[in-house]
Amino acid sequence: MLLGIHARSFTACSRTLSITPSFRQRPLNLSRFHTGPSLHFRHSHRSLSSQSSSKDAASSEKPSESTKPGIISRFLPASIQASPGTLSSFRKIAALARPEKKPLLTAIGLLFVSSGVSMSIPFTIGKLIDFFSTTNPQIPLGLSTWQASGILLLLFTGGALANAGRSYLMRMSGQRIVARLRENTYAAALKQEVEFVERGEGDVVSRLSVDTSIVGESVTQNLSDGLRAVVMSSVGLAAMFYLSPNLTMLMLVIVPPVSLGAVFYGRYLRRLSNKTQEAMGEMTKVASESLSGFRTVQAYNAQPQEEGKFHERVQEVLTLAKKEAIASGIFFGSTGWSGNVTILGLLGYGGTLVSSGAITVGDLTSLLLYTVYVGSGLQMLTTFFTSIMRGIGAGARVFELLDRRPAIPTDSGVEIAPGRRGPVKFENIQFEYPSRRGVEILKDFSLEVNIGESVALVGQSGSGKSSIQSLLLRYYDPIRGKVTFDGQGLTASRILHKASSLTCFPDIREFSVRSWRNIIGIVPQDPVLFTGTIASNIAYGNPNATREQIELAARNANCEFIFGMPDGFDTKIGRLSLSGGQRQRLAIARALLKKPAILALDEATSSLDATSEHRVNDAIDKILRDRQTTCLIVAHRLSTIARAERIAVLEEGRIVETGTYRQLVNNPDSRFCQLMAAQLVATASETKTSPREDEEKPAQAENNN
Ligand SMILES: Nc1ncnc2c1ncn2[C@@H]1O[C@H](COP(=O)(O)OP(=O)(O)OP(=O)(O)O)[C@@H](O)[C@H]1O
Repeated sequence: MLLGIHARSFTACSRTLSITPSFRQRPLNLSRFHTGPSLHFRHSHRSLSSQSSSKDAASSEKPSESTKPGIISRFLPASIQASPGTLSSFRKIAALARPEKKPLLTAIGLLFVSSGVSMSIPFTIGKLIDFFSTTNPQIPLGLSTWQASGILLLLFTGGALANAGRSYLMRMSGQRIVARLRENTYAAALKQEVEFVERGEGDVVSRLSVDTSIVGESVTQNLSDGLRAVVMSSVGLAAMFYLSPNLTMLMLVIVPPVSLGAVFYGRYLRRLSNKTQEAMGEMTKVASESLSGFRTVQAYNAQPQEEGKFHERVQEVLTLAKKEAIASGIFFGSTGWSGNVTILGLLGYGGTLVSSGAITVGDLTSLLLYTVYVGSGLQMLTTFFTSIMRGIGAGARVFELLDRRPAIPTDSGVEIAPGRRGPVKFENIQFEYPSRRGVEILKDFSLEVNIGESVALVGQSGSGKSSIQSLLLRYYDPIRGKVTFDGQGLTASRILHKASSLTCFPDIREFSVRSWRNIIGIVPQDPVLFTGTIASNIAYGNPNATREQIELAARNANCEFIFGMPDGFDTKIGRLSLSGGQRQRLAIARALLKKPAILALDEATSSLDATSEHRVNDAIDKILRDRQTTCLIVAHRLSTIARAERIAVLEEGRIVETGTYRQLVNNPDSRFCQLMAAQLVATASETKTSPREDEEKPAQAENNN
């Protein structure tokens, strides 16, 4: 009776206080997951420039000897040439290889052995040709044919074993470096503030997957290839000079212009391949967006539309790939042609030298083979430099994340012992989201919630209710004002206020975020489940909880549905395998298991069926009646609002009214009544639903109070 007409109308309108879950749980940005190698130049530029510390900036003013553009920078895009960040990234990559010093040095030793053996092959072939083409063949050291063959076989077997050992050691070192780097990068990503990860600024997934393997490859595989290329080119050239200085000089006249052409072609190809990678990134973005919203795509039969969008992107990739194919055709055709011309030139001139008796046929053959070795060695060197640069670019992105100091560090600050209780106070808070500077979400917001008290925050959608909970959890910090917590004899308050006689409470920024969040339980609007069992989901963040504790929490949260499942608490669930109401109750159990001092509950806006809603409300009711937990509830349903001890009405980021449910409801001019009435009008125009059984609930709630 007390509620009179309001109770009926409010209950009806409570069902429609629907709130858009705007930015709450954003999916990770996977669009750049498939960024290929070349793309990293683009990223590296961004990250290197943003990474430039003051130290780097200082050094960039005065270029040192080591930062002058050298051979390496010739292969770099102009945008990152001679960047001090490149050097620091290079140093960090080198430091990564330090723990692998022993296997890497062994691998390098084995590389020299195997390269030495393979470099002796042209020489051996030449000698064999001469051996078989002369009438009186002589084997050095007076060895028999069998002995010489045996030694050669042993040599080649040794070379092959060394090569196998090198390959294994390099690969494993690379994998260990990548594994370490991935774990450290992931740990660094998890320490970042919510904004950084949710906005996809960190592009964490692509750094973890693609960039780390590029870095690992560049310190192992590329290093190995590069060393082999150096050995092949230098030993090959020395052997050529030894065999015939004249012919070698001729080759040196032809090869440099060809190499220059190759460098230009290579650069053009790389630019094209950058664009292709960008187009591929866009293509992946389209696909991942529609796949992550797959239910909506299906519900709206939007498959043809999505196919069309994807087709456009695929065509862009195809057009670029065509240009790349033409360019690489010309590139490989012309380098092949010049290679053949070089060989022909060498053969022509070499043939005259053979006929004049200046060199033997075997020597000419060896020389031609060494030319091929030197050519491919030089080509490998070009690839080596580009790969190293790619590794440095990827490294810069990984190190940027590794070295990033989170805006809200989780580990520093005063520890709060578990179980501490105390009032929470929001004092003159002004708040803007970092991504929307200039848009004030909370303006001079003040609210105190006492120990064991429950306060329901009500207000129109977008009025800032959830933002208040985000501040409580320190997902963000306010621009002005503070959130305080009096943890009854907290070390912090003693340390902080020993010097002054002020009795102000400690700012939650003084506490270690980890320990602060430890005393808070959250029940979000749309709770997230993780792949695993029901028990592991309830015990999320609480791995030491016993089965009894888990079951008790589930019972207190009215999760009786678990007991009806075939495997009970061991039932395997995925992200979406429970209903909305079940997920909310599971989230309540998860929060209760923590025995939180503060409970932040964001009520589901989506309508639950009457039974589910009743079970959820009943679970909430138990917590509120217990009066052990300080509750800050973002409430939409009147049945929940009525259960809270105090109601705070929020308008445009400010509290415009507070009071008990009775006080507010008994004053027809209250903002609360206006808000509820407005919601009722909206409900009436949107839905023409008949009164439901749950309209009786506020009255029940009143009785409970
Ligand atoms: N991560 C974010 N980045 C930028 N703006 C945000 C973010 N989250 C929320 N906002 C904006 O802040 C304002 C307040 O949002 P908030 O979610 O706190 O409102 P609310 O009262 O909880 O709304 P609802 O009842 O619909 O959940 C809205 O204008 C919203 O667009």
